[in-house]
Amino acid sequence: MTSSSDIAVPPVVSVRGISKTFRIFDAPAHRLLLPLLNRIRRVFGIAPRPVRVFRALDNVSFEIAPGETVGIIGRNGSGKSTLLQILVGTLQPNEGEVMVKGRVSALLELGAGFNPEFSGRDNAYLAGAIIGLSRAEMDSLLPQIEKFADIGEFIEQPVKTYSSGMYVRLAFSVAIHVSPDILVVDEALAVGDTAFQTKCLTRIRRMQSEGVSIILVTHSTNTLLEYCDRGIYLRRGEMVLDGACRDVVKRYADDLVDEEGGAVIYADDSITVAEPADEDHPQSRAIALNADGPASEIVEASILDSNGQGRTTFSNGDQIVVRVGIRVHRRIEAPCFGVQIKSVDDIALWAGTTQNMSLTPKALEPGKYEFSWRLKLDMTGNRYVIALGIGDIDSGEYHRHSRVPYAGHIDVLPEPHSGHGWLAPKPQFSDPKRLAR
Ligand SMILES: Nc1ncnc2c1ncn2[C@@H]1O[C@H](COP(=O)(O)OP(=O)(O)OP(=O)(O)O)[C@@H](O)[C@H]1O
Repeated sequence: MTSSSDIAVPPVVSVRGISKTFRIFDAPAHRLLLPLLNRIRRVFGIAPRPVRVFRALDNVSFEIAPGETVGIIGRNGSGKSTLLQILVGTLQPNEGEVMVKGRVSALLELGAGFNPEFSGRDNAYLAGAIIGLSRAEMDSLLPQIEKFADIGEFIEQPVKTYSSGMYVRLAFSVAIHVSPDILVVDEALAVGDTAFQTKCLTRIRRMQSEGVSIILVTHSTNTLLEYCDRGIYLRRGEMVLDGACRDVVKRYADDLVDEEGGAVIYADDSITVAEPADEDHPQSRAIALNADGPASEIVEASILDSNGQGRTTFSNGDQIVVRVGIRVHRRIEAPCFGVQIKSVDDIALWAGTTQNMSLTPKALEPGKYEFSWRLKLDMTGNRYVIALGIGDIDSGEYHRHSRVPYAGHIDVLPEPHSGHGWLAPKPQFSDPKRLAR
């Protein structure tokens, strides 16, 4: 584990050895009843029923320097929101110390912060008051807040009538306009539409240049790489790594693929994934059949190079072959096959189906089949996940039979000077020409 103890200037955030536990009850009523029941048990000399405790954060320590942007990444339930709530003071840790210096404004998950009965405008005033701004200061900020949020007349309506996107627009707008020293942004941004997300990220850039310290929770490795000076990776409440974004992303991606590539992982309705089917081809996976399964199923997938060799590492421009085994249980008149390339954090980067490629695969009788997709890589150095699907077309509509969200992954080697992100558009630049006027 690396640490940030080499920060020379005094930190604006210092977290030392914090842990947070939650008591877990089988039903909400037990929260009230269990203490009562245990008191009665004690009266009768019966040992009290133990309360189960869940450790959401375990001995987490880090510091954030003024002007630094730190990204916190981790899978669902890894403790990111709990950590943010401790930083903004809405939760207290059971152990450890937290020091936060300066004005903190936070855009936490939906539901936190605003009073649902108050109008958007009143909530903005309330948020201003909480952070220490006077009514007069808020009066002068409100036009900018309303303009950035761009929710029109809804600003007069109770926020309980807002869509989640409108809520986030207002919450973000308030958070950035109250001149924070530290801006805390939970992944709530993901709720907004793309145009609004872009606007927020542009604003975050501006705040970075103004020296605001920013803590950004994200599932997107790309956001981490692009916007953060440092990354913190949480896994099941523990801090796995605090260090350079590249290292954090690599570690997170490795774990994600290890965990996803394990025995049974898919939330998908009908599919379970077994151990690799072919020892020589670690990418090859056998997919267990469901007893009352659909008309067809993907039962095996492997990723090969253009010579038919199982491989995981490729260079940009290479061709990959995704070999797919399917089992057809009932005749399919008009089968449709799909393939998708995703980032490791499950963002769909490209998807193609035989239908949208205007291909018409022939009808399939029950039996076992094998086919392949051949794809030319045109992307930056990164890890990518391949997903597969099969279904049929009936009256122009696609009906899914089965889907494999993780059929394997590939690593595309980074190329020098290729920029970062996912696309590799081979940009060319022409020097600025001075204009006459
Ligand atoms: N009030 C609570 N009572 C019991 N358990 C809780 C409570 N709040 C959080 N947890 C548990 O603590 C763990 C961490 O939750 P947290 O919301 O911090 O995770 P997260 O990393 O933000 O997840 P996500 O990416 O899904 O938002 C989860 O297992 C969650 O169920």
